[in-house]
Amino acid sequence: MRHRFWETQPVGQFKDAGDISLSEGPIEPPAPLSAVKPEPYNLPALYEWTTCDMDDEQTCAEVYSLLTNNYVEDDENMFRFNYSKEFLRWALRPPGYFKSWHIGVRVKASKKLVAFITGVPARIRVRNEVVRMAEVNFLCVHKKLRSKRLAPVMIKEVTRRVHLENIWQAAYTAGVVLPTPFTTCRYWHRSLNPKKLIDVGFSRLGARMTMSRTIRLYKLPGSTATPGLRKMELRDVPAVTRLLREYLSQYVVVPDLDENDVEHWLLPLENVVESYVVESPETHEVTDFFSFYSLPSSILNNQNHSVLKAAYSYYNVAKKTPLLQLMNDALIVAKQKDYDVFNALDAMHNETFLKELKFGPGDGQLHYYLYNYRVRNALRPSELGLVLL
Ligand SMILES: CCCCCCCCCCCCCC(=O)CSCCNC(=O)CCNC(=O)[C@H](O)C(C)(C)COP(=O)(O)OP(=O)(O)OC[C@H]1O[C@@H](n2cnc3c(N)ncnc32)[C@H](O)[C@@H]1OP(=O)(O)O
Ligand SMILES: CCOC(=O)c1cnc2ccc(OC)cc2c1SCCC#N
Repeated sequence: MRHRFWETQPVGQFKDAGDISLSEGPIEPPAPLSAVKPEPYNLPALYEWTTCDMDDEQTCAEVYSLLTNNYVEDDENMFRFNYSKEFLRWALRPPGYFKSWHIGVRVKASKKLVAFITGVPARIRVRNEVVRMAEVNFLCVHKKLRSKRLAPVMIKEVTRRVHLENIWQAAYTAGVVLPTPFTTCRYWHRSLNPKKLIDVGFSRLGARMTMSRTIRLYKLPGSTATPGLRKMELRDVPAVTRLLREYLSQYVVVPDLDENDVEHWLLPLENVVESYVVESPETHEVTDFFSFYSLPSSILNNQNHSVLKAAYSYYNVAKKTPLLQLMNDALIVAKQKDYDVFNALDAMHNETFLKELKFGPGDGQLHYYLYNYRVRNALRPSELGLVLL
């Protein structure tokens, strides 16, 4: 398959697969800032660049609306991600973020927002190297403007703006195969509301299974089991940071998170991110935590339901509590908060609880990529410690 754009980019190329002479690390060296194109790339005549100020209510609403109607759908067009405005503000304004990396394209005449792409700064460790990167996400071209080669222009423009901040690497995921994934994860789904998942056509009644039997199969206790489990608070940030950094040290590609990052990414935000810690009733030390983020989806073409409430496993550290028990408590909390499904990737140690907690494998794969950084040998999902939103 030809990749006319990606073959021009500093990414692992399919033709180089298996070439053991190529070493791990940057593919191209940094350039002097004077060498970075100072003006934006050319757009087709009818369109103009715009920087999207997510603090501005109207702009945030325009971004929300573009994504709600034009962002990622599953292969059967059953669902479309429906990131909320609060979620987008959270995802796009971490410590040290650049407004200039929140890039939109408008129709000059109408000012309608028709395309979007974002970057946020992150420190990513690849084996023993901590690299400043951009995490690129929310690439979206309006359905009416597809297959016009707009995406490569969006990608080159965000690359240019990232280069202007003297950052030369990026991390991103996609459901499509591009040159070249450094690992590929599978989504797993744990039904919390099996009747709704069957009503929308995602799940089917198993053979020799009635609806009531199916509901019983996925039933969860009304309350959690772990003593000392409570919502995470600001005062827990130092302990959670220590726990998370120690836990992530075993993986090959992970975020290098300090207390500022943990405060942003893990402090609970209603309907955005939920984090719970285990505070030992005896010693009052924080020994474990779990977290999940809230990413609803529009249910397309269904009479009875319009929104799927989905929780996505984020970062979990089980040090004193068995991971199985900790994650079962996460399911119980998600069910208490009326989520329909709890999703998790087979990354980190997740595969040790997925089957036991009645997750089923999805048919969607998530490919992970680095830009301008070669990873010598592709990783197993269990070597990956990075969750992108
Ligand atoms: C140092 C800093 C570096 C920063 C930048 C790092 C890199 C960041 C990279 C971005 C990471 C984003 C991560 C992210 O947001 C998470 S993945 C979600 C991407 N968004 C969606 O799927 C939303 C619905 N789809 C669309 O809006 C359009 O289909 C898009 C815009 C996806 C493509 O628009 P289109 O109208 O359908 O297509 P053309 O304009 O005609 O362009 C065709 C070219 O685009 C390549 N393509 C297609 N999908 C892609 C994808 N998901 N990543 C990268 N490339 C993708 C494709 O291979 C082809 O190139 P090739 O001919 O070489 O094969
Ligand atoms: C019920 C299980 O499926 C999903 O939760 C879901 C929801 N919305 C989507 C929107 C776009 C989409 O495009 C790939 C997939 C979904 C999926 S499955 C993959 C995500 C997970 N877990």
